Amino acid sequence: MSTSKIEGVVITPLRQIPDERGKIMHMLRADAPHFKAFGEIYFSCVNPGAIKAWHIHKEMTLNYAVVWGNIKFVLYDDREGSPTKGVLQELFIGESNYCLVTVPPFVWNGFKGIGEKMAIVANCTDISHRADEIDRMDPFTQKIPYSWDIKHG
Ligand SMILES: Cc1cn([C@H]2C[C@H](O)[C@@H](COP(=O)(O)OP(=O)(O)O[C@H]3O[C@H](C)C(=O)[C@H](O)[C@H]3O)O2)c(=O)[nH]c1=O
Repeated sequence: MSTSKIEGVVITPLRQIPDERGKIMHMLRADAPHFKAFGEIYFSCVNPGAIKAWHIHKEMTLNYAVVWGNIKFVLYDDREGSPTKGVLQELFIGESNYCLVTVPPFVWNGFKGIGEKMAIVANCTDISHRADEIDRMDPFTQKIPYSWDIKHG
């Protein structure tokens, strides 16, 4: 079953199939309902505590699966006319919660490595990487009401 909070963001649990040799980790199939097209797959590696944010893609749909380690993945909807404009969505994904997160264009997003090892974020996209279709903001900008700090409680 898939879930979403920000309009257009789809979270699809992914299967892991372990056996004594290791495991298979599913990611994305051409017959999945959220598959659009194949453009490129790349891997963004993030160290524990490092923040890679904020960015939006103006054309690319992202398909993130964290195949090693864990991240805090945060999304912010600032799209004019969106029914979820102003909504922040915080996800903890990776080995502890193995899933695919599909992010449509124009949703701000970023992530922080958590835990004690580098996390590997696979991004299987519908277009090839192009720097000119990405906008970026500082992770600590006041324009997005979010603190990256760990929340003790
Ligand atoms: C993705 C990519 C990057 N680069 C160059 C551009 C920069 O000089 C350097 C680091 O790129 P960037 O700062 O964009 O890396 P991340 O912050 O890990 O972000 C990348 O991976 C996350 C998951 C995103 O979704 C971003 O859209 C994607 O840009 O690699 C390339 O030359 N080709 C590429 O395909």
